[in-house]
Amino acid sequence: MTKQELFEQIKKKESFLCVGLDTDPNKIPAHLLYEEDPIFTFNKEIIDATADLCVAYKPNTAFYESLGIKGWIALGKTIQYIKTYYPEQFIIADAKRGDIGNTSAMYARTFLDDLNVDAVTVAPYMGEDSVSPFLSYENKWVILLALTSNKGSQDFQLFKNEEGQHLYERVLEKSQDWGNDENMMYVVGATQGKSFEAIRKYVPNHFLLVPGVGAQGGSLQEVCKYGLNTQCGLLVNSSRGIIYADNTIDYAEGARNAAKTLQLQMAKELEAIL
Ligand SMILES: O=c1ccn([C@@H]2O[C@H](COP(=O)(O)O)[C@@H](O)[C@H]2O)c(=O)[nH]1
Repeated sequence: MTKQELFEQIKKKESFLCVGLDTDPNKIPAHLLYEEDPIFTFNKEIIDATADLCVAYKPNTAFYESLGIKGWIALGKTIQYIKTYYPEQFIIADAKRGDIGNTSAMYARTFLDDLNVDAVTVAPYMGEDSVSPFLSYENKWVILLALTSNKGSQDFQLFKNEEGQHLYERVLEKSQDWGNDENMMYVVGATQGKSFEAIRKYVPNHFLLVPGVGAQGGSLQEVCKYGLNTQCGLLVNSSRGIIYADNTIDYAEGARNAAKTLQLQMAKELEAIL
């Protein structure tokens, strides 16, 4: 999917919501455990209930990989389901990969060719040759970790060099030699509030994938105040806050209500740029 196509979806749906499919067998309603593939059944219901309110889905691959072969099958079926019934959706494999070049090439093939998602999250720590294999796929995206939502982001990402530049700022700056705003996005946590102002100085036109609203307490309003650009430039993710909003038999309706609440707030924020 191109940047313009993503922006068209955002305008059409008045939403820049990404629903996180972090599906944990210990958290889904108990009656589903009798299904042949409980994870896929859960995801399918969540997707059907939210697809008109969001522009992206982000399965975090850890939740699937931890289940072995059954998890990979559920992940593959989930991606295929979205692509078949909701082809307008942007699909992100949140896998946080990155290794020496030939290994990264295999990760890239796994996610961007075999699973055929639109984007994969990549850790920048190993540098250019670990990221570039992911950039060789047409109309696909790398989403590079920049300033993450967790407390540990302070350990390395906020380290300052002698010129006073944070390590995450160096990531934003240097990675622009590798890709551009048509094939690269950055992860910035919603919990990082005002830092979006500094980030936009480095990457005014790039899309940012923003996890951390909902369960992690980040503020959508603050993210929008400092992070919105003329083409929206934000995909805001919520996982637990949506998919586990209700753990009864009515879980899909609960997820829809939680997604609708965020979508309405997003529609308001978009008024400033549309
Ligand atoms: O900085 C980061 C990078 C990735 N994540 C991932 O996003 C979701 C957030 O889930 P919630 O339930 O909405 O908190 C999850 O998959 C994380 O691994 C992040 O939170 N922060």
